[in-house]
Amino acid sequence: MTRPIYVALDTPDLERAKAIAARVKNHVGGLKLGLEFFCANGHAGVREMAAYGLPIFLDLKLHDIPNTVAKAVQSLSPLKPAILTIHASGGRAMMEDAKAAAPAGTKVVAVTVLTSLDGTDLASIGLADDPHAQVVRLAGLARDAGIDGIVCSGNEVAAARKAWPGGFFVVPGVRPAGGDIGDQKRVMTPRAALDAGASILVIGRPITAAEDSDTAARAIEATL
Ligand SMILES: O=c1ccn([C@@H]2O[C@H](COP(=O)(O)O)[C@@H](O)[C@H]2O)c(=O)[nH]1
Repeated sequence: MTRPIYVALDTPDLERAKAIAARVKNHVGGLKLGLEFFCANGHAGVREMAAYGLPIFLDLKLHDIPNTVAKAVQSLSPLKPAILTIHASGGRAMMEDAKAAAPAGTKVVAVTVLTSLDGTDLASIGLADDPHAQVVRLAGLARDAGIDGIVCSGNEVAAARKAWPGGFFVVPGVRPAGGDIGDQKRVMTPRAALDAGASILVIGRPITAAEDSDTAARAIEATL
């Protein structure tokens, strides 16, 4: 069975990331390593985490001019991540060039609107104050650029999937019912996000900040 949960190992501490991975590896489908982990541990750290035998999701959210992003993707290629993120707001050419530079087997997915932002935040950066419309717009751009999918919240995934039935939909901002949302603003429960059309769920603190990450991962898995 393919497990839908990718655990976000947001720590600069390699030993801590390894300890959590060892605890939860039988209840998750993959390990997500982001900027906090990568800036501290680089390629060598990613290779150590790959030794757990789970797919690696490199969530580096690349966002720059097309040439720079393509060269960064080339530099990451030896790691052969299962999933790699870029930002959809970098534009179509950037997404096309990122996909062209990625190794076969790596899904390139584009972040649409960060799940930590709401309508007020979008308005403050000069966008229409409607995350839903912005996600659907960027999903269409990502689809047309030929990449593999997008990152969005559970609130938008059904509409985005309608616009792109064959897309791969990564959903963070996932919280068990009643869980602390922290800095996230657009959240959904794991079950509801899967029902809405998520391909995979990204879950960090509800597992990693729990007293026992293994028990927390099992409890979330039991709701799916
Ligand atoms: O829009 C986005 C894109 C990426 N993320 C990442 O997902 C995890 C979520 O962690 P939690 O502790 O479950 O909140 C984190 O690594 C983010 O960088 C996101 O939250 N929203």
